[in-house]
Amino acid sequence: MGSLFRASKTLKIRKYLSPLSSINNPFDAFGLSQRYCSHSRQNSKESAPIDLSRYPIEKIRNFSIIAHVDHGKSTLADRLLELTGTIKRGHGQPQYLDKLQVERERGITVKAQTATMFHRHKSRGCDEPSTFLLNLIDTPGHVDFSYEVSRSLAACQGALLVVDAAQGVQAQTVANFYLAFESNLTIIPVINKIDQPTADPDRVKAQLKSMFDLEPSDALLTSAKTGQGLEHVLPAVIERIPPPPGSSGSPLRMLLLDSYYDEYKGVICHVAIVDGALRKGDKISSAATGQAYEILDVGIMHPELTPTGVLLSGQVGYVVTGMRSTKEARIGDTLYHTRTTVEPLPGFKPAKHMVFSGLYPADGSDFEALNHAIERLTCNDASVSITKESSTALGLGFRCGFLGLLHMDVFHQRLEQEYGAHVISTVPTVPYIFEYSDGSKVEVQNPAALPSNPKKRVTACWEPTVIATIIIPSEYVGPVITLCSERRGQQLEYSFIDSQRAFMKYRLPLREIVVDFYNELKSITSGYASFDYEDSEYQQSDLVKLDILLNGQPVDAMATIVYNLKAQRVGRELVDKLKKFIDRQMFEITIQAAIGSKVIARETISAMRKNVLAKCYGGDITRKRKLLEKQKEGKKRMKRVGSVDIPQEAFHQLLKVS
Ligand SMILES: Nc1nc2c(ncn2[C@@H]2O[C@H](COP(=O)(O)OP(=O)(O)OP(=O)(O)O)[C@@H](O)[C@H]2O)c(=O)[nH]1
Repeated sequence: MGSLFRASKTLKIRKYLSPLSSINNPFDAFGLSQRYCSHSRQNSKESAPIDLSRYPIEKIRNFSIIAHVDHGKSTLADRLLELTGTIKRGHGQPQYLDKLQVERERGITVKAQTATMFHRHKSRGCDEPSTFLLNLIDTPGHVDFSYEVSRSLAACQGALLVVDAAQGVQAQTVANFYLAFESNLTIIPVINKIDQPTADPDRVKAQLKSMFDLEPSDALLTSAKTGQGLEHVLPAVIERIPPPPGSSGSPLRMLLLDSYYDEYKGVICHVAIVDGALRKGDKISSAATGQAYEILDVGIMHPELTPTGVLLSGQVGYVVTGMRSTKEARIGDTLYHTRTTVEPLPGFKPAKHMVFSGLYPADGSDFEALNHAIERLTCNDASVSITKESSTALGLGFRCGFLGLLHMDVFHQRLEQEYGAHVISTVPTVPYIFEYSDGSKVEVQNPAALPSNPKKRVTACWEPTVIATIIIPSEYVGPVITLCSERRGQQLEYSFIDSQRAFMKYRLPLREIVVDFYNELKSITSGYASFDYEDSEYQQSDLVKLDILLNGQPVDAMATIVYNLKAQRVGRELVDKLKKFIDRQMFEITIQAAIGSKVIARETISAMRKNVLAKCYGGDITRKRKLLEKQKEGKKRMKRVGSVDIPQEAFHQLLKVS
């Protein structure tokens, strides 16, 4: 089975493996690859399996690469893997060739990648160099996937904090720094892209000192593109990052980091061995479910699955246990030897769903096909929540919870591109809390679930907020403050990173940023703003349910919950958008936005008789047939509410109204 994340993982790893010999290898110029490759040559396919007992805990380093989006994490990871001979040299720049369409189009990484490498290093005070086992975890940069970052960090003792030498510290640099700092990781600042003409490493060093108290002399200067400075990265990892804690003599405790489904092997779990040792054939149990399994295969990602028969304390690798579904593999679970008693590890906070949306088949009869596609796609993505729901307008469908809007978009795109599913998604909503007159409180993930006249029963409502970090060149401060106040933001902090860049923190209602905030922010700052957010508490708010009615009939899938003072504007925008995208039909259509029984906006589409065959003048029967087919295909994508046909595009357009 494939899935959003599984496939990206496979392709990312294929990316590591694909030799494109025509590309220049930056390391050849420095002779680095010859000097630093250590183990992999010895462990080519023909050689004996890797003997992990040669790597006691003091010879292991687990580290992550964290950065703002596009500062060069994946490129640096590739280079380190090349440098250690873990992947073939010279596969070079066209890294998007092997990626999924969705990743190519968006140029993003959505899933943390793990790879084990081996590196020879002469430690201070030692006469002879020795080989170290290094586990590198590359992480996604986009804010929606910071859950992935925090999970990856749980298996690490250190992190390379990569900062673009020209762009300097950005919003996700700040967010990722604090994730690593709070996890007590050793942080090695890496100022990357020093080959760029606009690079200003000294300015970035000063920013790192003023914002994070990182010593300028500790920063490594690199270009993942030209190879400059890369020879200092792995020695710094070995010298500065401590080996993992844990004891090989204690009973086994391993942390389940991630899982995905492989068609041939079944569920593959990524694990970190915190204590003890694990061998093929061992019987293990899950602390979360109590379920017992046998270890059918165990090994490391080097960077493909490489069986080793054993994993020892401090090591990160994979296990195959015969689990039939990834639902059995609870991320953050502690696995231990059956018949031993251990204290479960702290695990992770469950993924928090920030945005909910309904997903419906564009053609109602396709429910089973959509069900199948969603099942396959979610098989490996523990971060999407799915429950079945039904709508009067759209029939049977699903309510899905996502980590953010990008996560939602990627999911839709994958459903369409990979499973050919045509879906209609409803306006994204955030989880509001409503209190009713009987004192009960409910979390509302679907606006349609609220009674249309909420004032009658609702006594109070709360909405989720986020703490947003925004970094911008100083000249854009004014427009950004205006945008944030329009979005009901409350300024918490305003300072300057250096003479050119301002740093702001705002509390904003989540509802205000899920739709179009980032695009707007980019557009008013000519693309220079960087933005990140973390979820915060709920705040009491004045919210109302806004209904959309077509010819007097409410369309449940178009209902939305809005801030009362904005209801008038949102209602007007929704009605205008619908007027634009609903075709004229053989009768007049009225479109209304209403709060309870009060209509706040209204438009009419006048009647028109549309006859597709009228376009055919002669008796060309094939042309007639083609047109009829096209019309039928178009109809399939329509939803009928009462007698009104609504094209899919109308639903898509509603997503953009904030
Ligand atoms: N000039 C220059 N470009 C670089 C360097 N390192 C990376 N790049 C380019 O910067 C762009 C982003 O690099 P990635 O490695 O994909 O960045 P990332 O941080 O992994 O991005 P996400 O995974 O999407 O968060 C790519 O076009 C790289 O080729 C460098 O040292 N110098």
